[in-house]
Amino acid sequence: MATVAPACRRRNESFRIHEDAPSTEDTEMNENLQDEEDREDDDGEEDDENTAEEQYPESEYSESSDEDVVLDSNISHDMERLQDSFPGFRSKYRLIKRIGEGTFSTVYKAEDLQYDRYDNSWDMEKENEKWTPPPLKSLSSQDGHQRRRKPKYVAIKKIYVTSSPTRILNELELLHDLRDCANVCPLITAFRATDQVVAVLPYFRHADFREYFRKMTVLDMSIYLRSLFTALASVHRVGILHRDIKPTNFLYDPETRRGVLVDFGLAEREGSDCKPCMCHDDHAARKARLRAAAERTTMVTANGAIGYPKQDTRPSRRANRAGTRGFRAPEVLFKCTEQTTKIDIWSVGVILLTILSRRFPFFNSADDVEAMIEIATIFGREKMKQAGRLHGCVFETSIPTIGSHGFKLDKIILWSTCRSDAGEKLSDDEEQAIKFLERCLELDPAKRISAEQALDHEFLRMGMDSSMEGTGDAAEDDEMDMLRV
Ligand SMILES: Nc1ncnc2c1ncn2[C@@H]1O[C@H](COP(=O)(O)OP(=O)(O)OP(=O)(O)O)[C@@H](O)[C@H]1O
Repeated sequence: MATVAPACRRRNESFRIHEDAPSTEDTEMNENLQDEEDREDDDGEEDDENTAEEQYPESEYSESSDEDVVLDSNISHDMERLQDSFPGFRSKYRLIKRIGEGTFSTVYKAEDLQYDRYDNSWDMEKENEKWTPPPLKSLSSQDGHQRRRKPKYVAIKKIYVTSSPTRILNELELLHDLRDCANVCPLITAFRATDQVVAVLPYFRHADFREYFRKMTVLDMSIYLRSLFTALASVHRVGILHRDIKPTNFLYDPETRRGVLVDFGLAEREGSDCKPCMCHDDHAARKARLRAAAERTTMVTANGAIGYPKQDTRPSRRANRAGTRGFRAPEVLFKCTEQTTKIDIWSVGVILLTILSRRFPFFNSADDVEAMIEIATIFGREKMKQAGRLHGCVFETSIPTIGSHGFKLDKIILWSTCRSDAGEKLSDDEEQAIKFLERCLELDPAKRISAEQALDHEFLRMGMDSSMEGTGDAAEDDEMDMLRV
């Protein structure tokens, strides 16, 4: 068993679109025409996007007493195999149950049997104490035996062998770099035996998002988001994009009001695998480039309608689209080649929209074009066109339900919570939450709020005192083508 240097991986969906201004046909085609390199990035996965049901299977992650665990025979078989793959595994860990099954890994809860032999600076013990079950019949010191300490739990993430070694190493290296970041689940250690890699993380008790999000008050939302933004601020400070922010990757315990960010499988360093995109140009330079591109490619028919070349010979553009459906920022959908940490902020915005609207999943698109339709329905054609132009894309649509100005977020929240017919109004707190939401769901990444700024926003300050009360020491942690859709 080899120990891998402590402390990401997978769904790196790169695909191509044409420089400056690709067409709808291209967009659809490009999904299928991934080149060899793209396929390698995808780790051989056919489609690493999850549908809502796949992402959030029935309450699998809800807590139950470990003593009550009845294991499915397939699960126990997998657990046996895992223990057999690593020499000495059984003396180090006692596998208890499966706690999560993702696209790229299976996660088990285990007892750390050799806890006392190692440096445990990762331990969130103070918080964990109250979550651990009563100690097993321990022998008192009077009996001449050492008092048995409470069991220490870890989460063992078995990374599927289909993940490329580069990706696995990336996840582990990033986790190692992030080991001291507040609200980020640290890596304890990792092991490799032949092609099998497991990462060992502190076990963090959490509830299923679907069980609590509808019950959250605005104050609860503020505390939840403060915890998530604390994690993001520290991740972004070191120039890392998480790329897969969604409820299942932020393990939150509503009781202690603490959360940790997990799954850096898609994370990357800002600026790696980047090509300049015109969204980073100044306004005048961008305008000039867009005009030149339009002259080269736009075709106007006799009746004045805009068209696109059938035989488009322009080279394709490749951009990283890794992430989960419904949570992807507009610049990811527009295949911006210079994405920044702001993509994570958009995803947090989608989480907040979900909580405020009491609808999960809020966005339910089958693919990126549908995702654009959903966003365009809310923000309207005009803003969406502007957003596309930022990245050199022309957004055109004739879908009648996409109005030119879209809808205000407060109206959407009232509709989705069935309050508009009764003429009910939003509370002051909700209005404050919506103002913050508008800052997260800003279509232009340069104008979108950063994690650091978010922590200073009055909405996130709302819950600060109560959040600190509930967390004890944790409080000290502080903190174009033609696109026709
Ligand atoms: N440290 C932990 N403590 C407790 N549970 C955990 C921990 N890490 C992961 N889990 C559980 O395992 C699930 C899957 O973990 P993770 O997201 O890291 O794997 P994944 O294969 O990348 O999943 P996905 O494809 O859904 O993103 C999590 O949603 C969570 O329920």
